[in-house]
Amino acid sequence: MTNPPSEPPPPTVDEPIAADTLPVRIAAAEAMRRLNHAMVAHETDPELLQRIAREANATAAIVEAGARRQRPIRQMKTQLWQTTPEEGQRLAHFEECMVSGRANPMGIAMQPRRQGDRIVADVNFGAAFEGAPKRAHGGAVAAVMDDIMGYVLLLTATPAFTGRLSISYRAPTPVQTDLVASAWMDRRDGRKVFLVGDLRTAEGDLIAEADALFVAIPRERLT
Ligand SMILES: CCCCCCCCCC(=O)SCCNC(=O)CCNC(=O)[C@H](O)C(C)(C)COP(=O)(O)OP(=O)(O)OC[C@H]1O[C@@H](n2cnc3c(N)ncnc32)[C@H](O)[C@@H]1OP(=O)(O)O
Repeated sequence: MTNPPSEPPPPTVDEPIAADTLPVRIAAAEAMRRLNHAMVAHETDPELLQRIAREANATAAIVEAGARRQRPIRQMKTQLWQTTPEEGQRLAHFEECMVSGRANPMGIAMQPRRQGDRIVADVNFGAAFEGAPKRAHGGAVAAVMDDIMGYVLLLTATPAFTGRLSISYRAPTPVQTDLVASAWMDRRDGRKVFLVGDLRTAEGDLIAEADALFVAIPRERLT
C-alpha cells in the first residue's frame, strides 16, 4: 500500500496586507490589543479567563490553518523608498510592525507622520507596557525611539539598520497617557547616519532623549 499523495502546502504570502482586508485586520488587531491591556489592568473571574483561553486557542487554530504570511520584503526594497512622505501623511513601513503597525495585535500602535524635516508620532503605552510601577518599560520607550528614527530615513530614501541607540530617561514615562515622540536627522557621515529624538508629554515636558547611529545599507540587504 502506498500513502496517498499529500497536498502541497499553500504558497507563503509575502505581499503587504491587501487593501480590502486591511481595515478588518486593523480592527481585529485593535480589539486584541484592547483585550491584552484589559487583562493586565482589570480583575477577571477565573471562569472568564478559562473562556478566554478556550476561545483564543480555538480561534488561533483556525488562523494557523491559513496560508503562512511573511514580511513584504519586496515592497520594502522598492515602493517604500520611491516616494517622499507628504507633510502630515500617516506613515507605516509595514502594518505588522511591533511599534507602529496598526495590524499588529501585540504592538504599541504608535502613529507617525511627517512634520517638515521631522517625524512626529502620537503614542500611548497601554497597561501591558508597564515596567517599573506606573512607568512604561524602558525597553518599550527604546523601541518607540528606534522605530520613529526608522521613519526619518524615509525622508532621504536611505535604508539603514540601527547600529547604536542610546536613551536618556529624564522622567518617568506614564502609561495610559497621550505622549508625543519626535525624531530627526542630526548629521550624516558617509554611510553613518546620526539621528536624534525625544519623547514628551502632550504639554511638551521632556520624558526621554535618544540619539542613534544608523548604518546605511543597499536595499538588497533588506532580506
Ligand atoms: C530599513 C527598514 C525600516 C524598518 C524598521 C525601522 C525601525 C527599526 C530599525 C531597526 O531596528 S534595525 C534592526 C536592529 N539593527 C540590526 O539588526 C543591525 C545589526 N548589525 C548589522 O547588520 C551590521 O552590523 C551593520 C549593518 C549595522 C553594519 O555592518 P556593515 O558591515 O554594513 O558596516 P561596517 O561594519 O562596514 O561599518 C560601516 C561604518 O559604520 C560603523 N558601524 C557599524 N556598525 C556599528 C555599530 N553597531 N556601532 C557603531 N558604529 C558602527 C563602522 O565602524 C564603520 O564606520 P567607519 O566607516 O567610520 O569605519
